Amino acid sequence: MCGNALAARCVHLPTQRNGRPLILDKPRLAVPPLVPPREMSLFLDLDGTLLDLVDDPGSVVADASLRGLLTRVTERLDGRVAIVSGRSIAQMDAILGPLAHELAISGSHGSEHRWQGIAAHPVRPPALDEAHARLRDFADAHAGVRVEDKSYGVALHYRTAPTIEPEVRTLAAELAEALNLQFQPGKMMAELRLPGGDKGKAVRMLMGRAPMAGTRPFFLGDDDTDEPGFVAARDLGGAGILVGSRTVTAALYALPDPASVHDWLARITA
Ligand SMILES: O=P(O)(O)OC[C@H]1O[C@H](O[C@H]2O[C@H](CO)[C@@H](O)[C@H](O)[C@H]2O)[C@H](O)[C@@H](O)[C@@H]1O
Repeated sequence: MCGNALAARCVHLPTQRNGRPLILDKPRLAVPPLVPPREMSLFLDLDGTLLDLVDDPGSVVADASLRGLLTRVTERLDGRVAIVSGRSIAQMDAILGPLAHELAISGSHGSEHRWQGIAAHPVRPPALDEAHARLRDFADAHAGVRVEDKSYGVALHYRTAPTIEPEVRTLAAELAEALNLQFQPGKMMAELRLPGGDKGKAVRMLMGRAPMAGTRPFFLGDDDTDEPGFVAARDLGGAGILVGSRTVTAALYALPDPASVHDWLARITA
């Protein structure tokens, strides 16, 4: 039945095949509409959304073209642009350069924030040091596994050793339980992080303040950690825009990849 709040994604599809329920492996989401810039605020995830995923998370840098695009979008939206990432703010400063100080920045999965000269940084849990040591031991014993140390988290990456995923996830879940940290699964990575923050909370906080208050939030992201951002955007009159495909998502629209995100952003500035 079409006619609810999710009508934008409602299409009439067959629900049975050979008398059995048909399970679709991908949601069929529409391309996002072009909302008048004066009505919108933008919340942008970094890895997998603005930037293509690569093997080494430490090698990621926004090139001049992306920095220029983000500058133009920010001008067009009178400053209503935030980067909301699982990266730490320190990492985003390195990836984005001076531009990071012109944008609203929410890092570490909604745990730390910086905007208009005001910064909010929680206390780093000492348990992260123990988590780091345990993950480092694991990485040293398994080829192709990398450790990423962040302000409020530590992650194991296995993009070049994908068959090790079950072992990594089991270890991360056990350590999270033992050390009172949050297990954050990601794409080819598992992270232990400061509990409590999420990207939805970041969206709600920023949308409560000028200049974003009173506009419609649109959140672009590709990963588990972006789902609370999609929910918050939808609740506040905007929408989540999934980058790529997922079986279950709160996003109402989709774009296939970072290149199409860049094209969509460029159309906003036109
Ligand atoms: O919230 P995001 O901005 O999407 O950050 C999520 C995580 O992204 C990074 O990991 C991912 O990108 C890496 C570089 O392309 C890739 O190697 C890895 O497989 C991906 O999971 C980042 O390293 C993490 O800290 C972020 O939490």
